[in-house]
Amino acid sequence: MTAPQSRVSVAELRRDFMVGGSQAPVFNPAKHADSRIPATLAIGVFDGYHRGHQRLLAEAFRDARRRSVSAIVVTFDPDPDEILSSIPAKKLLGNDARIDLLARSGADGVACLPFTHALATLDHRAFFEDVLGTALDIRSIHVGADFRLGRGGEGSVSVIRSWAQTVGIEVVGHELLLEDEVPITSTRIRSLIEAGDLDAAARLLARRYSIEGVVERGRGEGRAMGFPTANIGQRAGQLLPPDGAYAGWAQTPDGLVWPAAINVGIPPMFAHDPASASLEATLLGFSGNLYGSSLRLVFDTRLRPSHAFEMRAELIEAVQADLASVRARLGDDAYDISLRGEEHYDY
Ligand SMILES: Cc1cc2nc3c(=O)[nH]c(=O)nc-3n(C[C@H](O)[C@H](O)[C@H](O)COP(=O)(O)O)c2cc1C
Ligand SMILES: Nc1ncnc2c1ncn2[C@@H]1O[C@H](COP(=O)(O)OP(=O)(O)OP(=O)(O)O)[C@@H](O)[C@H]1O
Repeated sequence: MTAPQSRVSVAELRRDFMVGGSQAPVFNPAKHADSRIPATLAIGVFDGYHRGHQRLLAEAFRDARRRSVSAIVVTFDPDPDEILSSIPAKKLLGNDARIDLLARSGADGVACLPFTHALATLDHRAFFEDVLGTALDIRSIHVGADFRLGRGGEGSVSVIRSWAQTVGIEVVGHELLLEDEVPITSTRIRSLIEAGDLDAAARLLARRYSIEGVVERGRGEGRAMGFPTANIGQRAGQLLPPDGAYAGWAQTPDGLVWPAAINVGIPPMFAHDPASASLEATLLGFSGNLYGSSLRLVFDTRLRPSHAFEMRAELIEAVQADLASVRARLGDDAYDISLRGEEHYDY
């Protein structure tokens, strides 16, 4: 028995088949309806944009150059896991940050498909021919060897390849990049961060783990205790390392990067207060108003677990010791990221 054909409206999908992210080279298929763009594709969610992802994209871009066609990253917003799983995983990157990183990866364009139940019902052939194929003249497809696409995950690399051969498209299923003989995957990096192994996570990501959020008002007590804290609003589903005090950096919107003591987890001493934040940082040497600003917190080292102090004086003493550790490890000077020629996310 053949499965019923999807009722998804391809025209509807195509209208939105587009890109997110602030600096994305916008690829809008509607503009190319009459002349399909010759393209090499790399397909996936790419949560984390880890070293395995970076290698896959580099291979796809090389292939695109060799063929003199456009290199298009095909991804989804939201992450399909958000729609298909009853308990979605916490994510390393928000959708916008993920798409923004892909847009700056060196691709000629990011085709960001709105992921819906309708899209999930398509099989691989309908996905390539009726959705992507309306705008792209696909010459080759790059995915990891474990990749699966389409209704019920039926489209493995070999299944996609048998269809592709009939229409002259090359499918490359790359062996997964390994670290310590184990594949680098988003799932593995999530587990490392949840276990507090930030150094191992950084090795697989090729950068330190960081979280961006907008500074919100807290209880306003930190300043009175001698350590003003910027409380960071949380995006739902953001993965946090274990509760505790961390040494790290905070990047302010002006491009300055400040050594910072970061607290993760609702402070046990003030757990009863709904205004308590689960992510906050004291920036060394910073003075000024950060409310409403977007701040990126970069995790370096875990200093200690959170503690339910009985007395405020004990809390103050502990935080002062954390600040001294940060100073000893990272210094107390802010630096200008643009002067170091570093990318926004590289620390
Ligand atoms: C580096 C650092 C470590 C912290 N450690 C603890 C802790 O171990 N236990 C705790 O109850 N609160 C801890 N806090 C949270 C403080 O209780 C909180 O920042 C303070 O009450 C100010 O909160 P407010 O910004 O909402 O006014 C820590 C804060 C920082 C910045
Ligand atoms: N280590 C790797 N080396 C090469 N390609 C990879 C690697 N990990 C993933 N890929 C490929 O990159 C694309 C995007 O990966 P995707 O986000 O779907 O999965 P993932 O990194 O394996 O994460 P998860 O643990 O959530 O499965 C897919 O084509 C996938 O097969």
